[in-house]
Amino acid sequence: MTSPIFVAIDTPDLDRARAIAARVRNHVGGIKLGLEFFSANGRHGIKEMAELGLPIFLDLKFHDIPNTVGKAIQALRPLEPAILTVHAAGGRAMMEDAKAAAPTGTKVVAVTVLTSLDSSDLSSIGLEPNPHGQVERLTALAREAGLDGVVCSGNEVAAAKKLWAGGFFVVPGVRPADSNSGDQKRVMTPRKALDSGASILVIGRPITQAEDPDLAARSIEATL
Ligand SMILES: O=c1ccn([C@@H]2O[C@H](COP(=O)(O)O)[C@@H](O)[C@H]2O)c(=O)[nH]1
Repeated sequence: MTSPIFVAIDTPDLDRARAIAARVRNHVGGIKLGLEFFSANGRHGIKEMAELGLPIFLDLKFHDIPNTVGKAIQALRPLEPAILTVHAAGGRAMMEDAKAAAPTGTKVVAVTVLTSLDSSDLSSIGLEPNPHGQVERLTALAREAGLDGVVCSGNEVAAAKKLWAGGFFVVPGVRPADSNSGDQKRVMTPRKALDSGASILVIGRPITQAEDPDLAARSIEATL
């Protein structure tokens, strides 16, 4: 069975990214590359990482006017990523244009509420303090816009799935029981996140910053 773990390789260093991916490749289902890696290495870096043969999740979290997001995604079409992210807060028209611009085989998923935000952060930006309400509202909007799924924390995934049984649910903020949360505020263990309805688990630092990333990935896999 393919592993539900996508390892988040957040580094500007292409050689380091390649080395980590090569070490963990047998225990993960794909590689997630985000802003840090893309800003340093661009499309060339993504192509290099794709050479490893694992699905690529391109997590650029687009959030702009519909025309700009559509054109940016069109420019990425040759990379054919397995998964691509936009912010649901960009609105329905932006999500529709994002989906229309993406390659047919690419899942476009919308970030609902970042896992680094808690109730007081939400209040501070003028949103209702309970993340559940915001996740549910944006999940319904992403579904209406024709996207493939959403990104939310393990705490909200069951509620989101109730609204969208056929959706694809990406869960970051995943931490093994003994692991440091770092800047993540809404966290859950890998096993519990899967049991709650995650389609895939995004796990970065608990694997990439471990002394032995291969052992860390294997140990997490063993809990699933
Ligand atoms: O709400 C979100 C959306 C995306 N992310 C990304 O996932 C990884 C998590 O890395 P860790 O080291 O496991 O914390 C990272 O690349 C984020 O950009 C997220 O954390 N939360």
